Amino acid sequence: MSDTTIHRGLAGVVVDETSVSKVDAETSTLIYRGYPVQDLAAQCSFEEVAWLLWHGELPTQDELATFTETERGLRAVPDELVEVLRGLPEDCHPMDSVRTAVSWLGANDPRSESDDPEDTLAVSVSLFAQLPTIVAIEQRRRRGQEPIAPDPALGYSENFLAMTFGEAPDEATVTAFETSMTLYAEHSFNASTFTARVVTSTLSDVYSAVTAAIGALKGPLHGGANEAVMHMLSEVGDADNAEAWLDTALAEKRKIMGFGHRVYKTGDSRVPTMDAALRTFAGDDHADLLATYDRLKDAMLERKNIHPNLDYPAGPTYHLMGFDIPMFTPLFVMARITGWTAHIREQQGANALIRPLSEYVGAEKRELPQR
Ligand SMILES: CC(=O)SCCNC(=O)CCNC(=O)[C@H](O)C(C)(C)COP(=O)(O)OP(=O)(O)OC[C@H]1O[C@@H](n2cnc3c(N)ncnc32)[C@H](O)[C@@H]1OP(=O)(O)O
Ligand SMILES: O=C([O-])CC(=O)C(=O)O
Repeated sequence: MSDTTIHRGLAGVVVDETSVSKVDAETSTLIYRGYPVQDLAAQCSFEEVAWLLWHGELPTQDELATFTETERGLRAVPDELVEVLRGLPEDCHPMDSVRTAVSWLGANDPRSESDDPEDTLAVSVSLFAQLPTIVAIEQRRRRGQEPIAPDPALGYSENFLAMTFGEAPDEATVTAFETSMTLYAEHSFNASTFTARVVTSTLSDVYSAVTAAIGALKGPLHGGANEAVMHMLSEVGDADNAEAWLDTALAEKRKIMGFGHRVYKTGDSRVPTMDAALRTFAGDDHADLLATYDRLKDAMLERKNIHPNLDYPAGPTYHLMGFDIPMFTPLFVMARITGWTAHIREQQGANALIRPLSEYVGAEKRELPQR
């Protein structure tokens, strides 16, 4: 019997330094490059947040103007990619489509072979600009609708929502959507970001790292939870069912989606801001959904003392905006591309191959049977 300490799931293990963001479990706070995420959500556009994550400082007016122009010019995706997406099975998960699209873009981008940090940044900006187009195409494909070309006259969120739903979004939708993008943008060494850093640590390319990160985000213990929350709220139905539904689910040892967190144990720093955005966006029109949402949250706190995470308010917000449930995690991808690529750049700048050890518990060394 070995006395090696096993850190299953790397729980509690500090594997590297980062200056991108700090998740503070003690105070339930989150800062991006020093700025509280709530302040960024209230005062900055998502384009500014993306710049901040990549560069470490907020953009000047001139930098923002140049960046905005660049981003607007990069939104279109090649017709060949649209054909690739059209050729995918109608019922495949949109995360599979987004993962395939990023991989296809990598195969077609000569910058994949470059180790120049400027090329990494340029690829990051391209992916930031193209992912909304890909996600909008995918949402429309699911509904049998043709793609809508990006509009360079519109800002990031307005353009995305117009490409998805075919009409100019109202201000309330844009505000709530931008809030979700900023809150989802970055969260230190979460599973998908760590995946991106592992791939980068082998000196592989940005597209490979992002493709792998999308795979990690898809799972319901991570980004896939925002979809699972909405399925769960539909399953619960009426608010009066919440307690009984929860008791049965807990008795069956089910994980309650949108609750709990590996780092935060007394509440996710981002929930109050997203919860407020949900309530403002819902207004008085969706009292039934909010009642179920509140009753389940209260019951979970009472029964298990487990708090909701960001996916809990984000799921119903995306539902009320009109997205199909399987599109929720691709929306998370659009936001987290900023954090992933900031970490990929940081890993490239101070690389060490990520390769932990394991404790062997298999059969002792033995002879092959006689043949
Ligand atoms: C943006 C994001 O990725 S945020 C996370 C999104 N994921 C989810 O919402 C999925 C549901 N939540 C979970 O599965 C977990 O809370 C995780 C995976 C997020 C964190 O898991 P861990 O840090 O490994 O916590 P762990 O699973 O050890 O939980 C500790 C205890 O709380 C319980 N617990 C934690 N979360 C939940 C939950 N959502 N439902 C029911 N029980 C839970 C565990 O069963 C465990 O109980 P036990 O000690 O009796 O076995
Ligand atoms: O930090 C985590 O483990 C998961 C999470 O909340 C995120 O990635 O936003």
